[in-house]
Amino acid sequence: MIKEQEEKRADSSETRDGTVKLRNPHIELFDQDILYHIALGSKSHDLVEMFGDVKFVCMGGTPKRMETSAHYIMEEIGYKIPTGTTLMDISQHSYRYSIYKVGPVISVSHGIGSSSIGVLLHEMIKLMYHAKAEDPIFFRIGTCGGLGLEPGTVVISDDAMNGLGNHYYSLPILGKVLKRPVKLDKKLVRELKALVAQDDPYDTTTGTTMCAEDFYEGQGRIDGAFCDYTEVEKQEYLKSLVTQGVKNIEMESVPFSALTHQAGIKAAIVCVTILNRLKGDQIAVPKEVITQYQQRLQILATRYIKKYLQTKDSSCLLKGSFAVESP
Ligand SMILES: O=P(O)(O)O[C@@H]1C[C@H](O)[C@@H](CO)O1
Ligand SMILES: O=c1cc[nH]c(=O)[nH]1
Repeated sequence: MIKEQEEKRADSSETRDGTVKLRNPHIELFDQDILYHIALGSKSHDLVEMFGDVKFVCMGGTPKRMETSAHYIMEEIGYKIPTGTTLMDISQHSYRYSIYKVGPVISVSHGIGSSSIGVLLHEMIKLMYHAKAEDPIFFRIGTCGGLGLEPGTVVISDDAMNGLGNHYYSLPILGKVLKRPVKLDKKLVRELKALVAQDDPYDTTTGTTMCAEDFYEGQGRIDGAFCDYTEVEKQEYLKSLVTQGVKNIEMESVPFSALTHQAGIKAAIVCVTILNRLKGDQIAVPKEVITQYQQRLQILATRYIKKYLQTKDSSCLLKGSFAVESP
């Protein structure tokens, strides 16, 4: 089944002209496609005008991280918004996800877990399709638990697997389980790794990321409301993950890498470890430290974005953002 899907995907990729192709024949037949959870629509908004210039979609769990990230990118790429205005959350009326846009970069929050990021991915992929954006690259920048890594280490995922060790995203559809293969762009992983600076005061590594369906029992924690295993069993499990090449555990890598691959979109996952799971479960690190750790993700993603923009005619790329008057 996975092989069949791969062949189908490869066939439709052959006709690619850079714009995102939807593998859904129904959408074209709709009068308007309502992107409900991001409060946008293909008729109610001029999506080509608003998002046609997008080259990067950066996703991360929280609205605050993605707002901060948008400001950081704005500063770094030298993007200007009119004095007295501030970046606006484009999907504020959805009360679900937050979207910021700075020139060719979208910064969007995805919430926690597979179903939350899954819904957003459907709508972001459709947004890129309606906008006729060319070759957009998706990044997930997130936090994670590390396995044997110093907290604050940056992990670039070169593979992802679920809690059963499967390298596919399974979803019950019409009463049957559909499995979509996980695939991350190896070249993009190498390019990101090449952007690590000698003097970065923290380590950056690559490896497999385990995607759990839950933060507590699903990640083998003993600090949830329930726990039916011992600390020894937990340690055995975590060590078995290490032997499989797993460097970190989070909650979105499998749907993210499977659905972007299914859409023919180049994508990468960069996460920062906020604790070493071999040493404990509780997140005791202060919020300010976590904020500093998260900056490491913005730094790496922005290095890539800047490098990309330098190789293109950035004057035509630095077209639009959405800003409102500062309060
Ligand atoms: O991007 P974030 O920091 O939200 O990623 C991880 C995985 C879950 O979404 C969440 C659990 O605390 O953090
Ligand atoms: O341990 C952790 C830390 C952050 N996010 C996770 O999903 N797990």
